[in-house]
Amino acid sequence: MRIGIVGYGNMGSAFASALKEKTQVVVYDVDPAKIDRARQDHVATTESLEFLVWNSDAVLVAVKPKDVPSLLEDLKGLLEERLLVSIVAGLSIEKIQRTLGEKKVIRVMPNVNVLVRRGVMAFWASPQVSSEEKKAFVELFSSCGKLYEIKEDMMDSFTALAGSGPAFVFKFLHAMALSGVMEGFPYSTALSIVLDTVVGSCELLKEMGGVPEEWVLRVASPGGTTVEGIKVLEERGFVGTVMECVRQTSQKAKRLT
Ligand SMILES: NC(=O)C1=CN([C@@H]2O[C@H](COP(=O)(O)OP(=O)(O)OC[C@H]3O[C@@H](n4cnc5c(N)ncnc54)[C@H](O)[C@@H]3O)[C@@H](O)[C@H]2O)C=CC1
Ligand SMILES: O=C(O)[C@@H]1CCC=N1
Repeated sequence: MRIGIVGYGNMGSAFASALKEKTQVVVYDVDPAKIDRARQDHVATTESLEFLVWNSDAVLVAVKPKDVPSLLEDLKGLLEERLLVSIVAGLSIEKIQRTLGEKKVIRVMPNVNVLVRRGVMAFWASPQVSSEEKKAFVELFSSCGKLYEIKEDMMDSFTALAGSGPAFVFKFLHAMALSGVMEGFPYSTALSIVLDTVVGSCELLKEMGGVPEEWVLRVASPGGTTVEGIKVLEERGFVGTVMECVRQTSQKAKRLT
């Protein structure tokens, strides 16, 4: 499955870097600076959308939601039997097909961790996509990380949890690292301590199983240090704040396009 990527920004470049190890990839971007960057990254480029489509089996749309309507108009008539893979947040298959007609579309919600082949992605395919095409898509995109097949009506929720999720994790990491600075560590040391602690905690949970709250109790010794910190998180509504953060993010996805 040869891939043509439209948009060489954060996500287009992440997919290009992962997919070019597995298949032929060509990218197109309206911004000449992005084309230059792709060339520096040793990614094949084109300055023609037509050329990109004609030399691809699947076209990956990686532009911002605001740029989608005009791009879909440009793709109309070019796509023929090719697959359109959209990673655009909030953009339903129905909306895409309203412009393109009943084309083969796979809607994907990835996250930025694709950059290190540890992406978390959900997908949903339109009925026009054959099982062979779906299989080929899954095989290829699995090289970018983990794929979940979910119903399209859960896509906005997945966007909030996994698509935007890394930003929330980065905010938490920053907060922890700053706390380390307050305690007297240089920022880089504090961040390194926090990263190792977070990665180790995730690995522990994955390997040993159970739910996070069980492990909170294993860390918090009776009358010890941890429970003092937990009390502050509870008093300040940490859990509720995170839940509201994900809820509002998910709702925004519904209003995006
Ligand atoms: N950034 C993220 O972590 C995630 C982004 N997404 C989705 O991915 C899409 C892209 O996001 P980013 O990569 O962050 O955006 P970005 O702004 O970094 O990149 C978009 C690129 O598209 C180019 N572009 C705009 N119109 C074009 C056109 N007509 N033809 C060719 N290129 C065009 C721009 O020049 C730019 O380089 C968005 O729709 C977003 O919802 C999904 C999951 C995660
Ligand atoms: O912030 C956004 O709209 C995109 C979608 C998920 C992550 N970034």
